[in-house]
Amino acid sequence: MSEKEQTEETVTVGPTPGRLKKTIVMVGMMGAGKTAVGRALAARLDVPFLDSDHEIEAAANMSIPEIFSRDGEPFFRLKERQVIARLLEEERGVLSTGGGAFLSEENRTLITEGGVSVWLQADLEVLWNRVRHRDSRPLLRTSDPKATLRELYDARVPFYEKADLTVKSDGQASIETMVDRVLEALKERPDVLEWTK
Ligand SMILES: Nc1ncnc2c1ncn2[C@@H]1O[C@H](COP(=O)(O)OP(=O)(O)O)[C@@H](O)[C@H]1O
Ligand SMILES: O=C(O)C1=C[C@@H](OP(=O)(O)O)[C@@H](O)[C@H](O)C1
Ligand SMILES: [Mg+2]
Repeated sequence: MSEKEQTEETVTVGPTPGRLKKTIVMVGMMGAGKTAVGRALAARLDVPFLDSDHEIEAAANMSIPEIFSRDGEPFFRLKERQVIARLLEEERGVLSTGGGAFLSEENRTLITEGGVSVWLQADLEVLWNRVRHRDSRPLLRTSDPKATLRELYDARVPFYEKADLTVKSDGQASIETMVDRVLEALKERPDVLEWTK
């Protein structure tokens, strides 16, 4: 058998992701990897990447901490809702939300109607290790940010559990491995993503 024939016989080419039919919406805690994994997933699928926080920052020409301190969290949540509604309507792709977005029933309804929600589930220690060195999350600007993260985690998990799909993010899985896991989970949803043999 020639080398070429051998290669063709031994390499199994599995199904590959094809056309995206609904926007994939990443939800979960700060540090879960919604932005990083969402961006890598969009690149893998060759579809637009959208991040609600980035859109809000660009529109306001201010950072998230600046918006929180100047206009307050309720204003940020209003902008977040408007941006999510607009992005879901305008374009199909991967949409990474901020950690608080999926708590709002209105947002959950918009997301469920316009896309598929994917909860990136990570343990508190993993989340903490990813956010502890960053000062970009105003909700963690407290005297005990780890305790605050734990409180947010406990209060929010019941909402994230409402997501359509759950993908576990442990401390070992790289961003590309997380993309593989999300794609694996999406095999259950041919209404979202078509696959080609
Ligand atoms: N699976 C992963 N492996 C390694 N680093 C990760 C992983 N997921 C996220 N990170 C890193 O953790 C930090 C927080 O991730 P980010 O995507 O901003 O989270 P989120 O948008 O959910 O708050 C970033 O520095 C990111 O590169
Ligand atoms: O958890 C939250 O309420 C928030 C998470 C942040 O986004 P990431 O989850 O992408 O860090 C950002 O939207 C804002 O700081 C509020
Ligand atoms: Mg993010």
